[in-house]
Amino acid sequence: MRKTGYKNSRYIHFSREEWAELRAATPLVLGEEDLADLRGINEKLSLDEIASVYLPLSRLLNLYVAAAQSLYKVTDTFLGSPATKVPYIVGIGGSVAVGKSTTARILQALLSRWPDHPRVDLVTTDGFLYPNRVLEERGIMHRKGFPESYDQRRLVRFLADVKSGKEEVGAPVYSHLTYDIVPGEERVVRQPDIVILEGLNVLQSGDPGLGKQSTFVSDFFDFSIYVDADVRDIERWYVERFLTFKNTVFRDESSYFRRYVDLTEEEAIEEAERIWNEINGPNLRQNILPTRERAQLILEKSSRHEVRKVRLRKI
Ligand SMILES: Nc1ncnc2c1ncn2[C@@H]1O[C@H](COP(=O)(O)OP(=O)(O)O)[C@@H](O)[C@H]1O
Ligand SMILES: CC(C)(COP(=O)(O)O)[C@@H](O)C(=O)NCCC(=O)O
Repeated sequence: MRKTGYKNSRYIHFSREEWAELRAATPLVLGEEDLADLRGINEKLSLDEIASVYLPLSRLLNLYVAAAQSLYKVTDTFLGSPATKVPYIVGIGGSVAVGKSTTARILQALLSRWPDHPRVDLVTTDGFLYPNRVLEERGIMHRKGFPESYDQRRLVRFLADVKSGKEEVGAPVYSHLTYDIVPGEERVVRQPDIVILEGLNVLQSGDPGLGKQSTFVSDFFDFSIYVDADVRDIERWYVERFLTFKNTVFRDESSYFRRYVDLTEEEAIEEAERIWNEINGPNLRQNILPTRERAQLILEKSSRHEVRKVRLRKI
C-alpha cells in the first residue's frame, strides 16, 4: 500500500515501486521509435527508468498543466475577457552533473507526446551567465555557476515576458565548447504550452551577494523539481563525465578545454577533482542543496542514477 507520508512532513514519500504504480492510468503508449528517441537522449538510460519514474511524473505534470489551464479560464470568465493561455513553467534544479539536463530532456520528450500540450521548450540557465569578459573584469571566473555569475535580472525579465504571454522572447545562448556566451546568438521562445527551465540556481530566493531583489526566478514556476543524490556519487559522475569529455568534445579545435586532451587519465582525474573541490562542490553545499526543500518534487537517485525515492510536496 502507498505511504501517505510521515507525520509532520511537508512531503508525501514514495519508494520507487510505490511511485512506479502511479503510472497505471497513463494513456500513453510508447512505440519502438519513441523508445529509440528517448535512448538517444542518454544511452545509459534504462527503459525501466523511463517507465517507472518518468512516465508517472509526466502523468502528474499533465494533470497539473490541465488544472492550471482551467484556472486561467476561470480568471478570464471572471474578468469577462477572452481566454488567455500562457506557458506552464517547470523549474528543474540540482547540482552540476546530477543529471538535470538528462531529466529535463526526458520530460520534454514525454510531455510533448500529450495532445493537450504538444509544444514543450527547454531553456537552460547557463545562457544567463555573464560572458567570460564580465566574469574576468569582476574577478569571478572561478565562481562560474555561483549566484553572482548570472545576470539574474535578465533571467527574471525573460521569465516575466514568457509568463505574460509575449509572442517572442529571446534567451542568450551559452556554449560548453567555448565555455562562454555565444555573441549575438539567441534562442527564441514562441508561446509554447510548457517551458522547462533547467539550471543550478533556479530555486534560489535571495542571496546577500545579489543586492536588493524582490522577484526571484522561482516566483514564475508552476512546478519545480530538484534532482538529488549523494554528494560523493555526484562528484564521481562529474569526474566520469570529465573523462568522457576528454576523449570526445574536448578534442574539438574550438574547445576551451583542449589543453586537457593530453593529460594522462590520472592527471585528468586530478584536474576534475580540483574543479569539483574548488567550484562545483562548494556551490552545491553553499547555494544549491539549501534550496532542495523549496521544490515541489524531489527525485532522489541511487549511486547508479536510478531514482530510488520520490517526495511530492503536499503543502
Ligand atoms: N538517468 C540517467 N541514467 C544514467 N546516466 C545518467 C542519467 N542522468 C544523467 N546521467 C549521466 O550523468 C552525467 C551527468 O548528467 P547530466 O544530465 O549532463 O547532468 P547535469 O545537467 O546535471 O550537469 C552524465 O554523464 C550522464 O550521462
Ligand atoms: C555552465 C554551468 C555553470 C551550469 O550552468 P546551468 O545551466 O546549470 O545554469 C556549469 O556546467 C559549469 O560549467 N560550471 C563551471 C565549473 C566547471 O567547469 O565544471
